[in-house]
Amino acid sequence: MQPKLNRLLRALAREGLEVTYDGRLYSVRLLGDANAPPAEVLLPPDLPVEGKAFQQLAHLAALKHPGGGEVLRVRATPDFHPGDSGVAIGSVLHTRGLVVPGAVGTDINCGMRLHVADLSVEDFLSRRDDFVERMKGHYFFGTRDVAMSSRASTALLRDGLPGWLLETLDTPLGCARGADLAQLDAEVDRVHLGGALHGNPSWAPDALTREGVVRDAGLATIGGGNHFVEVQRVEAVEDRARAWAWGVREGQLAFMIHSGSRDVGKHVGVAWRERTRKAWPQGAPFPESGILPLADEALVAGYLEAEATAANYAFLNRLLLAELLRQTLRELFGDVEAPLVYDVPHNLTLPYEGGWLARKGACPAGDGQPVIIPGSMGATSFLMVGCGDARSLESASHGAGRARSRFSMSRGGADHSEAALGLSGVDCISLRAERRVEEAPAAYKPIRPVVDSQVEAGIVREVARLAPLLTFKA
Ligand SMILES: Nc1nc2c(ncn2[C@@H]2O[C@H](COP(=O)(O)OP(=O)(O)OP(=O)(O)O)[C@@H](O)[C@H]2O)c(=O)[nH]1
Ligand SMILES: [Mn+2]
Ligand SMILES: [Mn+2]
Repeated sequence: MQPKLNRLLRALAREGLEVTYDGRLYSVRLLGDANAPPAEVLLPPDLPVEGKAFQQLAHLAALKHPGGGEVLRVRATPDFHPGDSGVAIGSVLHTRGLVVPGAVGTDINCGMRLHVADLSVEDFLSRRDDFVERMKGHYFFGTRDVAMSSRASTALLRDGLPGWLLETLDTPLGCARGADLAQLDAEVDRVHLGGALHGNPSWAPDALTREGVVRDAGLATIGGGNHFVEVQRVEAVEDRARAWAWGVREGQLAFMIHSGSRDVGKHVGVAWRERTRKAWPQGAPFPESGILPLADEALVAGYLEAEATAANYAFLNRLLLAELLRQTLRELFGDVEAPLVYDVPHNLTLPYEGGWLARKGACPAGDGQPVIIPGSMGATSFLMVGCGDARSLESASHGAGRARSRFSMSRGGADHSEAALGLSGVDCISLRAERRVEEAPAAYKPIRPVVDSQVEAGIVREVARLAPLLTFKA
């Protein structure tokens, strides 16, 4: 191990990085930048180390703005890997006096939502084909109706789920018509932050606030790539008391939803990438990484409001994805309830210790909070509880982490056998055949060491394990 590690550290040094490792935590900085705050990565020895991700992290820690503000600390979760836009997935950034739109990216408030249902796997599988056909219609072919009044849409974007619900109680349209609004009302409190941030509809695409009925084709769709809706079985419960309190029991069916703010996040993210670039002080050199912070108070406030607007939309998107699922369960199995366990964002900027915490692909892990860590469509996923660990900036991994790029999975010459891809026994429902390959279990890191390292570090504790039954990927 030792010689291999020394070789690795020397190789990183040749790339301009100063790296130390204590067997668990890497500490990374740009060579010669003694003033940069620490960037730490929790990574057990048996997980791959990616030079590019280390580099992205060190650049994030070295960010400065001529107008002031500072990066206080950077931390990465063990699922971390290089990001396409210059910021590593799994980065958590603590700042004061500046915010970094690129440290959240365009899929604002991408997150994980978990429901459980008292329905046996046998009963469920006996109607698997019916279920799949109906859900394909809803998720892929637009057979659903998710209309809302422009008043509900405006209230949602401004005040989040509670605002949407208030308007929907008066004028239930579309999906909400068949919903148990009292149940939704009770559940909204369980969503992280109550599903509400302070937004402003003027940041959203016009189509969402135009007078009348809003029919948004993107709402309640999963989105491409690694987003998914998965049916799982609660395979084992480790923390019985907590699981019970959260309504989770062994043998139940579970539904895990991974989706974000769709076109609204894109709209906000792209607009603010441009604004942030334009706001960079004239004459000041561009940071080498291309990642630009905002320091001007009014611009920071404007960005956070725009981010919140998209975040509110993402909360509703996940709620409606779940609602369609619930309605279909009722159609097929009668009076089945599928209550919410939790809904948690992993791409978001939130206030933290007098400054801001931007998470990009990291799950909040405050003391007692539910933490949802998916594995892959062929591996265990985990329901955990946060320990509020300050050293990790109260953040856990949001998955196992991609180990191989989509391109490397799908290129010719790669071994595409079911066994090599880890696809044996996997039930993946998608309209695109290549998804099965790009998103195969072999594309992701092993989930066990990712989870164990975070338990050992005192970041999370295990509550329950979930085994995949079938997975929808757009
Ligand atoms: N249970 C389950 N988990 C999955 C599936 N696909 C991906 N995951 C996990 O979900 C985690 C989070 O997904 P993303 O945020 O989209 O993936 P990521 O690791 O950030 O990867 P990129 O964004 O593509 O770089 C991944 O790291 C995987 O561990 C799936 O089909 N089922
Ligand atoms: Mn995500
Ligand atoms: Mn992600």
